[in-house]
Amino acid sequence: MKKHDIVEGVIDTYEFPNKGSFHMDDRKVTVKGAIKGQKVSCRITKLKNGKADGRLLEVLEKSELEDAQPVCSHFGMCGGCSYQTLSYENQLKVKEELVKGLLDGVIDSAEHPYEWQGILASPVTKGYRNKMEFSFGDEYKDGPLALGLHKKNSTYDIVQMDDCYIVNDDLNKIVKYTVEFCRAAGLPYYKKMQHTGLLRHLVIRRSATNGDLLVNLVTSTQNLDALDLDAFVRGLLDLPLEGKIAGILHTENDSMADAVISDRTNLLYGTEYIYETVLGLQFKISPFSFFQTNTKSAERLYDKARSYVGDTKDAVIFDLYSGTGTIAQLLAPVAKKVIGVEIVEEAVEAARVNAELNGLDNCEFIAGDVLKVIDEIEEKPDFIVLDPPRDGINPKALTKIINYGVNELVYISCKPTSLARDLVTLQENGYYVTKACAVDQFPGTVHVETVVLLSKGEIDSKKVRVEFSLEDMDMSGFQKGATYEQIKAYVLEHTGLKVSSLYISQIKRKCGLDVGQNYNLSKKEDAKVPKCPPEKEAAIRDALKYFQMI
Ligand SMILES: C[S@@+](CC[C@H](N)C(=O)[O-])C[C@H]1O[C@@H](n2cnc3c(N)ncnc32)[C@H](O)[C@@H]1O
Repeated sequence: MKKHDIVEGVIDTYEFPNKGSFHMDDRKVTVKGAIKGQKVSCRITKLKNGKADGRLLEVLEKSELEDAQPVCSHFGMCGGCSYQTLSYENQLKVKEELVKGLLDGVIDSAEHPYEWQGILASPVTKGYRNKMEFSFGDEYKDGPLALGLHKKNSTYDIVQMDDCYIVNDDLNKIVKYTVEFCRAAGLPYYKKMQHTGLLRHLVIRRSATNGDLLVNLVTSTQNLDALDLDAFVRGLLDLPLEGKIAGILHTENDSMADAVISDRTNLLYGTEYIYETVLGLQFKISPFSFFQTNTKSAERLYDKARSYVGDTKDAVIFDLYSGTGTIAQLLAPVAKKVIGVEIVEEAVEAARVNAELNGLDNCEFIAGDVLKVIDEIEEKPDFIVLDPPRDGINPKALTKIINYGVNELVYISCKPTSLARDLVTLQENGYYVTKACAVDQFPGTVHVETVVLLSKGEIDSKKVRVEFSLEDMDMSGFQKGATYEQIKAYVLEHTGLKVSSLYISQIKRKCGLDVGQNYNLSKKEDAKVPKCPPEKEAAIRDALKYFQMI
């Protein structure tokens, strides 16, 4: 097998979020976007140590999981909803299998059996997103101007979104109007490599509660005078929409990063927020605050989390990574006090307003990084809810969270691989999973949420099995940096490679880190010690960097 070869195979293994693989010539060929059971052809883009990456060219034979017709005209082109050829039932089946498989990979269920509670379906599968960020770009290499989502496997080309299936039709109409307005005015899009041009993103939020819309046009400030914002607003307000436009904003963003960032945001019309009702409570949502994107399914997620929290009448609860304070406020009526910590100031402001709106006087919201704020809060929690961003919890913050020593924790995660990594640390520190379930917030796509209840419980001394001898152990893992299990989980998550403790200790030693004296040394003088291959060495070094050990 050589680079650029076109090869075929049947996908037999599947990794979260959307990679399938097959074996050929003793190599594992990984293909992004391939579904288990599909026969695919792909072009080899990378070859490395017994592995290969392939770029999906064609699905030659469908998987038996693919029992549905795509519902969106952009399917195949758009990088968004790759599960559209699966019936919703099969989507749930695949997601449940993936999440359960990942959890079972890190939970010692023989020692600590846990209750797997299956997957909760989304009550809505069409038009469910309450927020979408559309990008401006070229539809093809030389235009025309397009506004939509990135084409599959493309960083630059945009699929013109006229009928995205997972947003309400009002959003499609606003997108169509905006691109026509910008084309007619001859406005250039912002080229992220050259840092020239004007149009960057269009962010639309829509309340699932009352259909109100918040439209935010994001541009650079280059030749801004060419953009007639008054005319843009007038045209928007004339659109025949089902819902009402509550606010129109213009955000100026000259940053190099390809993300929706605000240097300055001007309100052009109406208000700068919309409202959602979740499980009977009202939430004011501002343009840059995090809010779960599928409101109806979020109710199921929060309800499940609330049931895991259980009886908290006299408890102080910490809601870490609290966004606009939804979880904190849903728990406040059954707690003594709830403290939310969130890094986005605007979201914290909104959380405070929301608590007042909901008549809750036992909620406190603190703006800042969990890692730092934890050192400053005087109160101690009786219970902690964690809902971190996709990459999970910073290892140092996790150590501080563990040091609180609460008996129970609920961990909500939108990326099961980072959850699995953090579970390793939690388990090493005496927590074990008692209940878990998946919640589908994103029908049609590969994404899925997971809710886990962890308990410290009383350690039953009879259950502690000592299966190692100290001579074989590197004790440095307990004193500084990540443990071997954390490094293994990190490497597995980021590269798919399994690395042994032996290899980790070899690389730690190479990096000048302390490893136990006897570790790796065979008792037989002539014994051959396997040497860590370069690919695994690179992966271990990355992990050591991530855990700030080198
Ligand atoms: C998955 S969201 C959860 C929000 C909230 N629990 C909810 O359900 O709406 C994660 C939140 O963590 C915040 N965040 C990210 N890094 C953070 C950090 N280091 N410290 C505090 N908050 C952080 C993000 O801004 C985001 O609001």
